[in-house]
Amino acid sequence: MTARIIDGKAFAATLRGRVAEGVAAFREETGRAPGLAVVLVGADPASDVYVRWKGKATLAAGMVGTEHRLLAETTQEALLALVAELNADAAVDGILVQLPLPGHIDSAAVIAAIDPDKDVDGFHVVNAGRLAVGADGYVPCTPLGCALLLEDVLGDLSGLDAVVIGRSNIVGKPMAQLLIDRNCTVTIAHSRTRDLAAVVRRADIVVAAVGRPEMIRGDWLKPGATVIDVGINRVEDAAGRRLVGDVAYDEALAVAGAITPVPGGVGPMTIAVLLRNTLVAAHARAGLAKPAI
Ligand SMILES: NC(=O)C1=CN([C@@H]2O[C@H](COP(=O)(O)OP(=O)(O)OC[C@H]3O[C@@H](n4cnc5c(N)ncnc54)[C@H](OP(=O)(O)O)[C@@H]3O)[C@@H](O)[C@H]2O)C=CC1
Ligand SMILES: Nc1nc(=O)c2c([nH]1)NC[C@@H]1CN(c3ccc(C(=O)N[C@@H](CCC(=O)O)C(=O)O)cc3)C=[N+]21
Ligand SMILES: [Mg+2]
Repeated sequence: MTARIIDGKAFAATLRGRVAEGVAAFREETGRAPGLAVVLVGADPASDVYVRWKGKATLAAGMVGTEHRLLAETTQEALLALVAELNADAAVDGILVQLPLPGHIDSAAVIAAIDPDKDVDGFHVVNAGRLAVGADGYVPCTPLGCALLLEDVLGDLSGLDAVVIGRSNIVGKPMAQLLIDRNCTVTIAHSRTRDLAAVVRRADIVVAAVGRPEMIRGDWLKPGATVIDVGINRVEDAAGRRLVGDVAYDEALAVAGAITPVPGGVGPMTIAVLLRNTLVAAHARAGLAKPAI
């Protein structure tokens, strides 16, 4: 058996197309374009790539993207002042502060300063709380993108056993919440989990968000399982410099029912959902009904 490869890149392109249609309708209705402000502190080369992609995607969707690049030495005070300015700016619907921030800055304080109604990353405690209690709010882009892929592949997820490996606030925890909401029976694994291979072997759905190259082996998987690989790891070996996921992809292909590749799986979905969240924020701020995407 060889697994179906889940084409996140194609799915994301379709989603971006729907967002672009929604943006055109929004512009018609309000006479302005949705605005996304991206803040990058320091010159981390990996972050730089994502920020540039976000800029291109915003433009292609018909939105207004603004980039705020600050020096690595920027003080927390200066960063908070910029966030306050963006909160007050009527042309800005969404604010994204690229993480990680330099060590001298308290990330939690910066995220807390973002207006929850402009928090298109869904990182603010208010949005985390809304997700936890099932209220309407902004859901972190990566796990929402994973949920959309899972529903596309599997349809109704009710009753399926899901294992999420990783418990970060931006991927693992919200992912588990979204799976619970879709009636999965969810296990959250992490670095203290005993016998991870046995835990993974029970799962119909495996979401790997660990940050360890190819840690999840093919023989850990239940045959036919659906595997969502969130990991993005830069490695250098005999095959050269490349990106690999948290799952040993070639091994998993022979066992899984379906799997996301890295690159071309979850990553493009993250950016498409970010645009979707920004469109939703623009509608809410303009007092319009939530768009159906
Ligand atoms: N595709 C995309 O759009 C995105 C990709 N990513 C990628 O996803 C991955 C995870 O990101 P993020 O959630 O931010 O990472 P974090 O480092 O915040 O969290 C990693 C999690 O993995 C767990 N973990 C670490 N080692 C092991 C182990 N040996 N066995 C089991 N669990 C382990 C940690 O456990 P503990 O809590 O016990 O320390 C932690 O909960 C990274 O590769 C990142 O680059 C992230 C965001 C977006
Ligand atoms: N506030 C904040 N919000 C984020 O959403 C956020 C962040 N900070 N910090 C960094 C992580 C990482 N992240 C990615 C987005 C897209 C790809 C992506 O499109 N990846 C391509 C490949 C990219 C490449 O070739 O390097 C793919 O997987 O196909 C990857 C990673 C968002 N993040
Ligand atoms: Mg810090």
